[in-house]
Amino acid sequence: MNGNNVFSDALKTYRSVLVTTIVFSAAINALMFVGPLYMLQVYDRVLQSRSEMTLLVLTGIAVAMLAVYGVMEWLRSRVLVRAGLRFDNQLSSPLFNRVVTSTLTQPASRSEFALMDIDRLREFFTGTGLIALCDVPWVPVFLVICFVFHPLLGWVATGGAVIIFVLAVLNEVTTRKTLGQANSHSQAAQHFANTTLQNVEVIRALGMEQHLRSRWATMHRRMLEMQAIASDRAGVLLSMSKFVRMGLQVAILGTGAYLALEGQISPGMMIAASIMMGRALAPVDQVVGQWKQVIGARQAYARLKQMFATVPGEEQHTQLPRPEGRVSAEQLVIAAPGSRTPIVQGVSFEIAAGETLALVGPSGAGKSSLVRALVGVWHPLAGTVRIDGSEMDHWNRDELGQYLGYLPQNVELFAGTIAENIARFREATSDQVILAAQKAGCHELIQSLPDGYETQIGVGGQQLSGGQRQRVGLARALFDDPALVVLDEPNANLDMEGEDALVQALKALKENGRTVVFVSHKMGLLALSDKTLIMADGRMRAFGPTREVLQPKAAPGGRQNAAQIGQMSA
Ligand SMILES: Nc1ncnc2c1ncn2[C@@H]1O[C@H](COP(=O)(O)OP(=O)(O)OP(=O)(O)O)[C@@H](O)[C@H]1O
Repeated sequence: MNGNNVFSDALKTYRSVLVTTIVFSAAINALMFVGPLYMLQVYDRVLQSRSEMTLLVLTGIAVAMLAVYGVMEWLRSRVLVRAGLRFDNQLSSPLFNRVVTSTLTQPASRSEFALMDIDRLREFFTGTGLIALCDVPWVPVFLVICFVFHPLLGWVATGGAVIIFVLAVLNEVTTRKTLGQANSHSQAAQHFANTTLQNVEVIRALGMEQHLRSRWATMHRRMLEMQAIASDRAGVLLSMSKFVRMGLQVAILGTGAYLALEGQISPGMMIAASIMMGRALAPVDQVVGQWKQVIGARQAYARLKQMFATVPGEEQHTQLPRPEGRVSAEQLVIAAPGSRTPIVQGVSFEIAAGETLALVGPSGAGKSSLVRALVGVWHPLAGTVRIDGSEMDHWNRDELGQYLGYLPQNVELFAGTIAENIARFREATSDQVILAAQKAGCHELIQSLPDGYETQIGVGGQQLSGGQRQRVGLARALFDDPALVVLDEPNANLDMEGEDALVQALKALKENGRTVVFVSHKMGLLALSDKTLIMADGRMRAFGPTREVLQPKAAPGGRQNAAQIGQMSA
């Protein structure tokens, strides 16, 4: 679905809620007349007539109406909270999908903050910010009542409201830009800290802390400077508005008393006018107080709108059957996300279902980049990758993921148990998880850990050794019997036992007719491949049956190929 539609649909659902809120706000504001009317009656009627019965009746009516007022307030906030949750429900999954896409395609975009934006917008919708805005249209009504009591009272109240409003606008104008900059510096500092802290061991071992800290501190300081400037300006205006607010109370009571002395209004009107002005100023005051939230919500709205407009959502294609595992690449040109400079160029090959392809070549040749394009995490600049003849883009990502096994060079396990990691965080039975571990030859290894399959790993969990991670990563790749398995240097950290397990796993995959693509220089693994593709300087140097490509005598250029692969180990 079009991204903009998802966002505007969610806003549309909210619009009906907004109408309900406005209606509720109208009723609530109408009920706010209860207080001043009661005062008016008590001062001008009860005290004059000295009738206790009248007082009782008036009090009874006022209490009943105030109870209705309380229920209305409660209902309004309930409606808003429910609507906020619905809004969140509607947007959070499509947004998460876009954040993943955006992080993949524009790694520098810091799009993870969009997830917070949705919270900010929801908080505005469900909090006092929106309610204050809905109360604003009632300000003139309260002011008109003040005019009805006496024009002078009306002018005092209107003057106060205007001054407070002007102060609020000044506050917005003088702090908007600075607060925006502060926010941007804050995000940059947080992003820097998050990414830096992932490598704490290197930081400590290489004594990099001081330099990284000062880099972070510079970003943090910039944010603080901006915030301080904004807070200074806002502080002056806020104190001025508090002074004006309190001064107005004195002014309206003073004016009321003067008019009462002159006999132009009753004492009840004096008190009622003071309450009316309080009601008129309350929403203005609240909007001033909530201004930061209002601005935050507006910025969050703009960022989310931009995100939904520019980052495409996952298109749903016709469901394709489980692939057999045929893989082909045609004239692939691959660049890193966000870059137009090709890392890999002119790669074309095809492997049949059940074949094993070895990718070899010196460091930086582009093997991992090619692998990323083969599993669809990098979108090629030109050319196509096909699985069973269907272009990568024609598969639904989550569906294709079920048929793929991928072990990246940096294994990338997630916070959770070993079992959850192997099962890719899907619902799975213990048997399925154990079967994958057995296929990867790491069942015994996992059982020897303190909590076995329930061992917590990843962020905050037990840290596994490089070899253990790689073997658990292999089990994850083999989970649920994928049709195509892509392994990027699967033996990089393995000991003899781990390598044996890997060889056994590859043999079993071959026997079961699964397609395998792996990157490795180890002769032991290369011997298992049917075909070999040699890469150098981002280009395909040779492709064909392994024996022909790697055999110096069998293939013209074979000796040269062996040299291009670089140092091979037994
Ligand atoms: N995320 C990235 N952003 C920008 N450039 C990248 C990225 N990843 C890799 N490259 C560049 O692409 C080129 C090929 O890298 P790649 O990792 O594909 O090579 P490789 O053959 O797998 O190397 P190795 O055997 O050392 O893993 C390198 O020059 C590298 O700098």
